[in-house]
Formats: sequence, C-alpha cells, structure tokens
Amino acid sequence: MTTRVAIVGGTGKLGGVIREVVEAEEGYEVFAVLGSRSDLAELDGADLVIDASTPAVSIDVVRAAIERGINVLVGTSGGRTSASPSSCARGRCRSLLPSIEIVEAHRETKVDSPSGTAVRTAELIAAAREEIGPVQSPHVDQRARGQQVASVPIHSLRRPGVIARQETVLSGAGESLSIVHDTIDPTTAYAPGIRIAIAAALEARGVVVGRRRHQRMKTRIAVGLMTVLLLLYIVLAGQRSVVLLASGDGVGIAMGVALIVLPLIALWAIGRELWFGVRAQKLGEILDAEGALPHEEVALRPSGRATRDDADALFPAYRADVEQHPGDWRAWYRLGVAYDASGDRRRAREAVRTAIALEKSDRPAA
Ligand SMILES: NC(=O)C1=CN([C@@H]2O[C@H](COP(=O)(O)OP(=O)(O)OC[C@H]3O[C@@H](n4cnc5c(N)ncnc54)[C@H](O)[C@@H]3O)[C@@H](O)[C@H]2O)C=CC1
Ligand SMILES: O=C(O)C1=N[C@H](C(=O)O)C[C@H](O)C1
Repeated sequence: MTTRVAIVGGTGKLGGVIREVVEAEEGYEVFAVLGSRSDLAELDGADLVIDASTPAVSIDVVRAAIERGINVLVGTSGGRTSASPSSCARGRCRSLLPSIEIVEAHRETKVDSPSGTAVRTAELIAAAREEIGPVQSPHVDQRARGQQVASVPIHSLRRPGVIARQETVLSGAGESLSIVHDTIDPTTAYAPGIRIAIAAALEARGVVVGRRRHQRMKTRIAVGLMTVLLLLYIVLAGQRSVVLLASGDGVGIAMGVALIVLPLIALWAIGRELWFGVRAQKLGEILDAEGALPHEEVALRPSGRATRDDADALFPAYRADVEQHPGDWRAWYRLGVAYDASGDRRRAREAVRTAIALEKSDRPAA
C-alpha cells in the first residue's frame, strides 16, 4: 500500500527537501503540497501530514490533521511541538563544567528565535543536570546575556549566508569545551532524519517528541480510576466493617477486620507500584538524556523483546559493570533494561528497584 503524504510548507526550503525524500522513498507518494495560499481541506485523503511551515501556522496544521484522524509529523520549529536533534545532551561533563551557554546562527529571515534545536538542547541539558541543579547563569537582568531556557542562556544570531549553526559552550575553571554543529548542505543533512521520521510518524500514537514517547496519559487515567474505585470500596467496606465489629460476634469481628485490612494492603501495593513506575520512568529519562541507556542493536521477536541469543550476549557487559560499580544506580538500571530485553521481568524489576534505592541515597539531603 502506498502512503499518501501531504506536505504543508512543501513550497519552502525544508518542504522541498521533504518532497524529494518522499518522492524517492518506496511506498510513499506526494499526495498534496500546501503553501501559504492553500486550504487545509486539501489534507483530506492523506495518510500522513508533514508540517514544514511557520510557527504561527503549525498548530492549525496539527489540529486539522488530528480532526481528520491523520498522523502528523512536525518539522516546524518555534512551537511547543518542535522536535530537533540536540548537539549536547551528555550529562557526563556536567559537574566539571558548570557554565553552559548556546550560541546559534541561522539565516536572517528565520522567524523564530531561539531556534527549536537550541531550545531542545537546553531542555535536555537541564534534564541531564536534574540532580545537580541548574547551570551557572546568574544574569537575570541583562538581555545581552541571552534568553534563558531551562536556565541555559541562548544567544541567537541571524545572518545572511548562514544555513544553521549551533555551538554549545561548556566552561569550567580554566577550561572550556565547545560542541559545534554546522549544516553545510540541507538536503544531505536532513534527508536521513526525514526518512526515519516519516516511517516513525506513521506508527506513532499520542505525542512523540524526537524519538521519545509521551503516552503516559492513558495509563494515568486507568490507574487514577482504579484508585478512585478502590477508595470508594474502602469507604463502603469501612461502613460495613464497623457494623460487623460492633456485632460482638467472633466471626463477625474477624470478617470486619479482614474487610478493612485487605483493601488497605491492596492500596499500599498500588501506591508502591505507582511509585516504582514514576521513579523508573524518571531514571530512564535521565539516562536517555545523557545518552547512557543501552544502545546495542538487537534482533527483536514479534513480541518486541530481544531474541534470547542477542539478550544473552548483552548480559556479561552489564553484569560486569554492576560488579565493578555496585553503588552506581546507572549500572543497575542498565542491567534492568538488559534483563527486560531478555524477557526476565522479575530480575529486571529487582535491578531497577536497586537503581531507584541507590539513586535516592545518592541525592543530597534536603
Ligand atoms: N526540525 C528541523 O531539523 C528543521 C526545521 N526547520 C523548520 O522548518 C520550518 C520551515 O523552514 P523553511 O523551509 O526554511 O522556511 P520557508 O520560509 O522556506 O518555508 C515556509 C513554508 O511555509 C509555507 N506557509 C506559510 N504560511 C502558510 C500557511 N498559512 N499555510 C500553509 N503553508 C504556509 C510557505 O508557503 C513555505 O512553503 C521552520 O520553522 C524551520 O525552523 C527547518 C530545517 C530543519
Ligand atoms: O532553517 C531553519 O529555520 C532551521 N531551523 C531549525 C530550528 O529552529 O531548530 C534547525 C534547522 O537546522 C534549520
């Protein structure tokens, strides 16, 4: 089946690159190209919408696609849904180099500042530094010191002749580290990412920023509903148990106690699971932002789990890491991910529980 792609902003620079990629990609066809004079009704009949327009228009494009039940991939920067690659998200250098600033340069006609890439980089830096606090940027009253995003100052230059350039400067006492990304040829630079994104966008459910998923809402609603129902049950069972406890009969009293104790145990177990889920997710996000999650390519079974051979091949390195650094929550978390990949949920949970406990004990007392 051919995927019919509608490109909003398809007459622009990025849109032109996207058109070339879609036309060349097997299984895809350019179904519609929308520009500033087009009507969003032209999206009707598309299987995938790609937005490469302007920040002012982007949100309407997303709404129009959602209303039609069409998945939408947003390349436009400057809105809350922008997703761009980052040049620096590693947490490893964070404590040694406490001052971090971003300098980005784009063409003079770019309408959004700071660039979406710079904003995303700042957010990822802040996420990676969560445990040690914001970067050193004490200037809150000097506009020339840049716009602070998640405490990271961003300086935007708009210059003729520049395509896209970002420098992330990390500085410490007597040293500095610069990470520079330059776009030299947009077509060759962006095409591989566009290919990955259009394939992922067709499969995506919910909102996905970059390659990370943000689909927790449904789970939260289900857990919230369960907790409300359980609380209701506890109130009703509590009333019943008061009657039984007051009956003076031995069996009645035992039933009254059970009626109130058992749901309380269930509530405690749900709370414990919820806490586990929240912390496991948080630690996973920290490692992801640091680029420190296991990244080996493994063959997957239809269930989405790694094949036994590939999963077994992963273990020695992660187990050895834990043996060498038994107090390092990151090593334990990675071992948990390796267990999970092999389908050993019990050991995966044990390892992640250890990681959560170690991370908690690492945190400075409030
Ligand atoms: N995520 C990434 O890695 C990248 C993102 N971008 C972003 O993509 C966006 C587009 O950039 P360029 O192609 O360089 O800009 P451009 O100015 O060349 O193209 C903008 C396009 O939007 C269209 N447009 C404007 N108003 C419209 C409306 N009301 N309805 C439909 N279409 C409308 C224009 O006709 C034009 O085709 C920018 O936000 C830019 O920052 C660009 C390159 C890479
Ligand atoms: O040309 C642009 O506009 C670009 N914008 C992106 C952003 O805002 O992050 C980055 C891209 O490399 C070029």
